[in-house]
Amino acid sequence: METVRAAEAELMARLPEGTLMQRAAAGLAATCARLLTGRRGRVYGSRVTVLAGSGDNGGDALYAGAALARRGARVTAVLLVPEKAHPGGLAALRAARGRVTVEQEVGLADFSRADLVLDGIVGIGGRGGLRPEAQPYARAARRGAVVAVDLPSGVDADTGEVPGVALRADVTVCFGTYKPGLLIDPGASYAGAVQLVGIGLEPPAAEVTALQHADVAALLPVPGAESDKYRRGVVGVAAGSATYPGAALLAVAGALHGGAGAVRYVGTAAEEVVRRFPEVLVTEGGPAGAGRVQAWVVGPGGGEGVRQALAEALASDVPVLVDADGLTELGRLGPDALAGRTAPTLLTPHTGEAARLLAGAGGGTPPAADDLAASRLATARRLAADYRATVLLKGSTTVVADPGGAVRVNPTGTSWLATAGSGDVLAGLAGSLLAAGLAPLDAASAAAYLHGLAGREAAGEPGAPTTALAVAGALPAVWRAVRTP
Ligand SMILES: NC(=O)C1=CN([C@@H]2O[C@H](COP(=O)(O)OP(=O)(O)OC[C@H]3O[C@@H](n4cnc5c(N)ncnc54)[C@H](OP(=O)(O)O)[C@@H]3O)[C@@H](O)[C@H]2O)[C@@H](O)CC1
Ligand SMILES: [K+]
Repeated sequence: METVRAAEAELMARLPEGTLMQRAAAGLAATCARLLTGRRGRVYGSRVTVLAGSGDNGGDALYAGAALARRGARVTAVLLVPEKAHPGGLAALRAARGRVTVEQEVGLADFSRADLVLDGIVGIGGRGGLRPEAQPYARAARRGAVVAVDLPSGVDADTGEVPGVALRADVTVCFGTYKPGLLIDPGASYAGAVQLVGIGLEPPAAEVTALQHADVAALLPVPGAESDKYRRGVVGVAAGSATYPGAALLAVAGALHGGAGAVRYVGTAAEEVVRRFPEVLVTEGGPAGAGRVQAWVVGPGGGEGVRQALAEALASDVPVLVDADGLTELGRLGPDALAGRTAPTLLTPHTGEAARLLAGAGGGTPPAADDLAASRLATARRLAADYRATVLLKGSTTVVADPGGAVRVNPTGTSWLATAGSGDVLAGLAGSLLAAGLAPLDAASAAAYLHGLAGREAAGEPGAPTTALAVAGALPAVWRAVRTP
């Protein structure tokens, strides 16, 4: 957010005072008017409550409230810190015949009755969760829609963390740029539908980005006329066991749909794999004795040989993706196990595995997985720095962090993907993209993107429970959809 604040300051210095706030408030009021018209047929006569905190976020909300009052809405502003309410916004609201209250009981009653609430308690200047005077609003019942101004109050703009309670919004109108906190859970789950209002800011180079269809289409490998299967890359999969061949089958299914020219399987589930997928090359023994591959996937379905397979794969000079039981083993070894690597390593933990990796990096007891889920951005960044590896942290928002600092959040997830074996498909898919030559950040974020879309496709609309194999089966369709302009 520092970069956003700096960009705002630079732009404000060139514009007449208040210009950006007027643009922001006008965009906000327009969205509110549309929502009220949709719900009640008109703005006139509707009840609007403005929750105004002590900064410019409250100023935006008060000016937007004034605009709605001029169109006949019955607007009440609740001042949470009366002595610090934005003077210009307050004057505008009063001039438009809006009501103002500093009584919290009156405020809460108004809040519960309103057709629409504007949450201008705090925006990107907020620190450390909602303060006591604002907390009752996060818990109170309401019948109307809540529109968050720039950011749901209580969500950390930089990380999506929610220290304490936050005000859940139906719509968030954000100004100038998407704040990371709107894209990463738990913050993202408080934001509702996010609308961007341009205020003339030149977006700074963002620290956290999300890919869209066109970005992914540009990354996906497309075979040229000259490409034979070896030029397109061979991905090696060391996964599963004779007792548990399922993970091997799912990782191979993901890999077959990931753009590599061929899939080589090593491990004790070889018989099952070939029966199901006759096109797969299989080798006895571990990665060291297998033929040449351009990337290894190690760990899904672990099995007896995971320790040896991981050691052999890490000793190779090609990119290695470590998943599942491979991560547990890596957590035991700690970051030193990657120190001698000459090619990139991609780690794909869920939060439980992330906890074991962090314990391996720092010694001591593993942190609680729930705590890591609440701070996904920080967790992914810390793992990437500790292991000097690219990290894809799976979960309600998948976050990919590069050791160089770049972070991508995946916008395509669906909760239907939380199904057994879905991670095995993702590992195979990402490994296949690595073998096809994508950099680890690109391979991981493109794989998460396609996997999320495939999950949605497999679950259907409205969603229904689906299976990991169906997710793998949906990959060709979403690959085509992404490549369709
Ligand atoms: N800059 C621009 O060009 C534009 C900015 N725009 C808008 O301005 C917003 C940023 O405004 P901002 O910088 O005034 O900060 P803001 O988010 O209102 O809060 C700071 C105040 O809140 C307080 N406070 C802190 N933590 C808190 C907490 N947890 N809970 C409660 N209160 C807390 C803190 O008070 P203090 O700590 O001093 O008591 C401080 O006074 C931005 O999000 C966007 O909406 C748009 O108009 C477009 C142009
Ligand atoms: K807000």
